[in-house]
Formats: sequence, structure tokens, C-alpha cells
Amino acid sequence: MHSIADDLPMIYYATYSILNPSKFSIASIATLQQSSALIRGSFDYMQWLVQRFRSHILEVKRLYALEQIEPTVKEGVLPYPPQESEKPRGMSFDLKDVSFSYPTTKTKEPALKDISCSIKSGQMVVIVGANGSGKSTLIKLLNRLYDPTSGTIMVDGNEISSYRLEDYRSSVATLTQDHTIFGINIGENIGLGHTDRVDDEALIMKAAGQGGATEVIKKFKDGLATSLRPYNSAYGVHVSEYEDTPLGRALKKMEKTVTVSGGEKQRIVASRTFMRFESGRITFVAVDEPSSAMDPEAEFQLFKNLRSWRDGKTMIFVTHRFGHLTKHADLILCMKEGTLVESGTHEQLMTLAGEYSKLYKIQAEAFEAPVPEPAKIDDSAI
Ligand SMILES: Nc1ncnc2c1ncn2[C@@H]1O[C@H](COP(=O)(O)OP(=O)(O)OP(=O)(O)O)[C@@H](O)[C@H]1O
Repeated sequence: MHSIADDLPMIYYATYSILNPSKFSIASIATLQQSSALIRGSFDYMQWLVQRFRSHILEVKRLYALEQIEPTVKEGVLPYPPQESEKPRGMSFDLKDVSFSYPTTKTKEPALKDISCSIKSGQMVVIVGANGSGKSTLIKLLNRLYDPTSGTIMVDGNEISSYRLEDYRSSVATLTQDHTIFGINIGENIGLGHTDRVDDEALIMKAAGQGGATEVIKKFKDGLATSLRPYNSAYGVHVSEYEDTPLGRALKKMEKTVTVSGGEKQRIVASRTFMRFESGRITFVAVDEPSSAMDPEAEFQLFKNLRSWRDGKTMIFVTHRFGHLTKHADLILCMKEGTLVESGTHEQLMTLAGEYSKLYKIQAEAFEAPVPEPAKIDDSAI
């Protein structure tokens, strides 16, 4: 296409000059070359526009197709909570022979196999177990991100699937290891936990204090208004021409990238969960390893602050670090390869001397082992 656009006028005029030598001048060659380059440029541009238009149309089509996707989790009819009570009560769970395989999985082994257990209203539960043993999957089922492949989950005496999804999910707060930070400012990132109060700076700062994010916010000149990711809204605008205008200054500020560390991100996301508690609707809290990047003091404080909200809530913690959490737990569920191998309190499971006590002792030994003497240097040979 390009070479045709380039060469066609030249071929035409070369033929024309041979046939009519008297009407042709050498000077017209330069003009010809220029005009053919212009024609080629126009063809290129048209081709680029058509391609861009096609890809934009495809993106719009994909966006509308999203609406057609049927959620696999079915909508229920019961309101949650089933009865309005003066004081919110933590959710209770009864699991019977619950098995689950991920729809996309290629392996035959289900992620959860025949799990049966009861969690009473207001209990603090800790789930432990090796990597891949099914801890997070169990939390996903209790959050209704998936329905079990077989077996039943009862919540407050009714099947989990019988509740209206919106009601159920607005009674649940989940804090996980996937610390999602959105392209909005720090205050809004925390305020999202309770959207009705997203502009309430005092409440946001209270939540930030509990999530350990106060110092992160103070670090930035713009505080809560600090944008965490650059916006792309200045595309196509020549900002340099407007630098000294309010619009130019606002665009420049939005484009500035602010970096926060992994641990700082986790503090902001944890603060969002404390903000969510302020809605007064939360009766189930699922905490799945949210502190992997935090220092030990921040982690200790986070768990202490989460536990201080226990009243009227059932709390489930997934953890690899036994420490203080397991000792406070009313119930420990110990998982192995998708099955629930042991359940009970710390003392009961230690007496059992099974999987839990094995995992516990591995961690305890690391702290109790005597610190080796520093190696003596033999300097006689120096
Ligand atoms: N989205 C998914 N699709 C397919 N398989 C998955 C998916 N998520 C997890 N699995 C598989 O399900 C099993 C249980 O995973 P799960 O994440 O529940 O384990 P876990 O005990 O939380 O592990 P970890 O301690 O590493 O977080 C694993 O075999 C895992 O590979």
C-alpha cells in the first residue's frame, strides 16, 4: 500500500514524460517526490485511524458484553439479617460435607473435601494449615464468592444462598492479602469502606489510626488528598501551555506519582476495613493474612485493634504465624490438603499431638533454639 502510494504518481509522470517529452520539466521531479510523500503520509494516517477506530469499537463491545455475563452465584430472597435485633449478633455458620472445586481447575482434586464444622455467633476462629490446604478457599465460600460444589453452608439457621447477595455482603468485612489500592486519593481509598461517610475526614482519620496509616498520611504534604496513582486525564492536552493556570496546576498535581511501600499499602487497606466497621452493619469479619509486608509491631497492633471490634461480630483469621492469635481463639481449624484434620482450642489441639501441634512446635523451636556462639577466629596463623 505504502509503495503504491509513493510510486504511482512517479510512474504516471514518467510514462507521461516519455510520451510527451516537450511538456515535461526536470523541476517537476522534486514537486512530484514531495507530493507523493504527502499522499503516502495521508494513507498512513488514514490506516492508523481505521485501526484505532476498530480497536475502540472492540473495547466498547467487550464492555457491553460484561453486562450479559450471568453471575454463577445465585441471588437469594431473604433479607440479611433475618431478624432485626437491637444489638447486632455475629454470624453463625454450620458447614456439612462441604466440597468445592474451582470452575477453572484442571486437577481432579477438589480444593475443599467434605468439610463439616460449626462456628458459633461471636466466636473468634483461627484457620491454620500449609500452603494450598484450602484456607482462603473456605473464606471465599463463607463470603459467597463461590457456592460449594456439594454440601451445605447454613448461616444463622438458613442456607447461605437464600439471602439477598447485597444484604449479605454488606454485613461482611474482608481483609485479605491482595491489597488493592485504587487510583483515587488516600482519604477516598480509606473512606470507600463506608461510602455514606466517604467525606468524613474525622472518621477517616480515626480508621487510619486503627489501621496504622496515620504516619503514612502525615508524610505527604496534601495528607488525605494525596493522589496515589497518576490520572491519565491530561491525555491530549498540552499542559505546558497552561502550567500557570489553575487547570494546569491541578493536572500537574494529579500526574505526580506518589510511592507507598507494600507495608504502607497494607496499612491503608486495613484502615478501609476499620472504616467499614463504622457502618454498624458488619457481623462477620474475615481476615486472610493481611500483614505479610508489615513490621512485627504494626502487625501486632493491627490484630489487637481488630480484636477490639469483636463485640457483635464473628471473626475468622487465616494465619501462618501462630503467636498471639491462636491463644486468643475460641476455635482453631487446622487444614491439610483440602480437608479439616483437627479442630478445637489451642490446649485441646496441643494435647492431641497431631498436625496443629507439629506446625506449632516448628515455629516455637525457631524461637527457643539456643543462639549459636559466634565462630572463634583462629588468628595464630595471621
Ligand atoms: N482461582 C483458583 N483457581 C483454581 N485453583 C485455585 C484457585 N485458587 C486456589 N486454587 C487452588 O485451590 C487449592 C487451595 O488454595 P487456597 O488458596 O485456598 O490455599 P491456602 O491454604 O489459602 O494457601 P496459602 O497458605 O498459600 O494462602 C490450591 O491447590 C490452589 O492451587
